[in-house]
This record gives sequence, C-alpha cells and structure tokens, in this order.
Amino acid sequence: MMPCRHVNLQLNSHVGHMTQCFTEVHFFFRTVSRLCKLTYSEFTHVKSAYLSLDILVKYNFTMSGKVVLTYFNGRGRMESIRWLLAVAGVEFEEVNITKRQEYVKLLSDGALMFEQVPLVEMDGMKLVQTKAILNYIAGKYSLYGKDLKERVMIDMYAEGVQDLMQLMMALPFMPPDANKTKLEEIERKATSRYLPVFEKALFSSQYLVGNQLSCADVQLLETTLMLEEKFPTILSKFPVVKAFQGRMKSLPAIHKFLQPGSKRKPQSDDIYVKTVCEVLDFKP
Ligand SMILES: N[C@@H](CCC(=O)N[C@@H](CS)C(=O)NCC(=O)O)C(=O)O
Repeated sequence: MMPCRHVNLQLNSHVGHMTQCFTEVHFFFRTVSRLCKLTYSEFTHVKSAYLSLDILVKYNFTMSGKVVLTYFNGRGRMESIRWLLAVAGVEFEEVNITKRQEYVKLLSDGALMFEQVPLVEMDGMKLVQTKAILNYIAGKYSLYGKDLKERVMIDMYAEGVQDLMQLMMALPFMPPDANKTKLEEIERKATSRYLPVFEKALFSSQYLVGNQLSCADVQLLETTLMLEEKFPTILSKFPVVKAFQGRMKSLPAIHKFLQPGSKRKPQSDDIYVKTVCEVLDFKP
C-alpha cells in the first residue's frame, strides 16, 4: 500500500492546483485517484479521510474556481457578503466599478438580472440580490442552522440586523442637514428596538441561534462595529452584546479580516458616494 504520508502530500498538492480547473466533482475525484495511482480501496480510504466538506471549504473548492465580487470600492450592500466569505474562509477577487460605462457594459452583457449590483460569481453562477447571496453562502458553508426552525430564527435576526444596517448605509448619501436627524434616529432605534433583542438572545447562549455560529452572528458583529464607529459608547448599556463582540473578534478568520490590509472596506467617504452616484446616474 502506498505510504499514507506520500498520499497526503500528493493529494494536498493536487487539490491545491486542480480545484481551480475542474468543473465536475466526480471528474476531480477520479483524476486525483488516477494521478496518485491509488487502488480503489486506498482511494476510498483517502477520500473519506480528506475529501470531507472541511477540506473542500479549506481549499475553497468551487465548481468553477474563483469567486468574484463585482461592486463599488466600498462597503454598501457588498460588505456583509465580504464578511461572510471571510468567515467561511473563502478567498475572493473583486471587480470595482468606477465608471458608468462599466456598469452599462454589465447591463448589456445581461450579467445583472435586475440591473443591480452586488453581483457575485461563484460555482458557475452569476448571483444577484444580497439576501439570496448571503443565504447561499451561509447554506454552503454551514452557517445557516441545523434545521428549518433554526433557519427561520436566523433569518429573523439577520433581517432585523439588515434593517438597522440599511439605515446606516443610507447616511453618506443624505444631504448634510438631514444627517443629524438620521443619526439620532439610528441611535434611538438601535438602543430601543434592536440591541435589546440581541442582548436578550445572547444572555444565555453563545450564539444567536442554536449552538453554532451562523450568518446572523456575523452580520450582528458587523453591525455593532458600524454602530460603534458612529456612537463609540453605544454598547455600554449592552454588556452581553459587547462580550459577544469580543468573542467573535477573537475567532481566527474574523481576527484576520479585522487586520489592516484585509478586504474589509473602510467607512464610506466622498469619493465612494460620488462614484456610486455617477455610475448609477443617481442624484441624492
Ligand atoms: N434588492 C437588491 C437591491 C440592490 C440595489 O439596490 N443595488 C443598487 C446599488 S447598491 C443598484 O444597483 N441600484 C441600481 C438600480 O436600482 O437601478 C439587493 O439587495 O441586492
């Protein structure tokens, strides 16, 4: 029998190089077997040991290779998708739209089902609609609960978080005189409507739903960090959410994503707002 270590090395190296090229999982499995000259029983042994979901995730195995995000060079609706991919350990590339012609070209190519971005290309599909994309990633990478009942709870929390996030996302596009009123509204709603729900949910549980990390936890973390950018002491009355934030920040993938130089985008600035408005021909 071929020494296991040798098989490990060969398999690891082939997985690394070949996952980008193959479009069929079965074809990939068969070819690895042939290249490593494994007998059927050796192959079955190695396959069950290594080609589990974990290794597929680890090597960012997708049916058609890389994951490409098309959006503006800023947070907007794409930022939660970046967060979730980072937590799932999925490498991705970005195409930043900077000019109206680039957006028009995407439209004429038929790449945008509803003439809107975000666009995420993965697994041979062109995905649009933020929620659908988030749910696909969450489902694929086991961040979407263990059953339907957990899933609907995750959706409820995630939708609440997204409602709050949408309010913050709109801020940079508001005229300066409306900004102060909007900020007050966000702080009021965050402290009276949203954060109390999460404080309660996390009081006796490490995660929002069930006993495992979900996309709702990731979106909550993202939102609490956004809130603190505007209202630095906002979590002082929500110690449970603050402790949750600390735990989440120490997860290796999140710790990495929070380091300078990661694909996390900074707060929106005037250039981002100007680009979005020009590209979408939008007058704030
Ligand atoms: N429901 C969509 C909304 C997407 C959306 O409004 N995208 C904006 C940019 S953030 C856009 O492309 N607007 C162009 C348009 O609606 O014509 C989603 O959640 O993805």
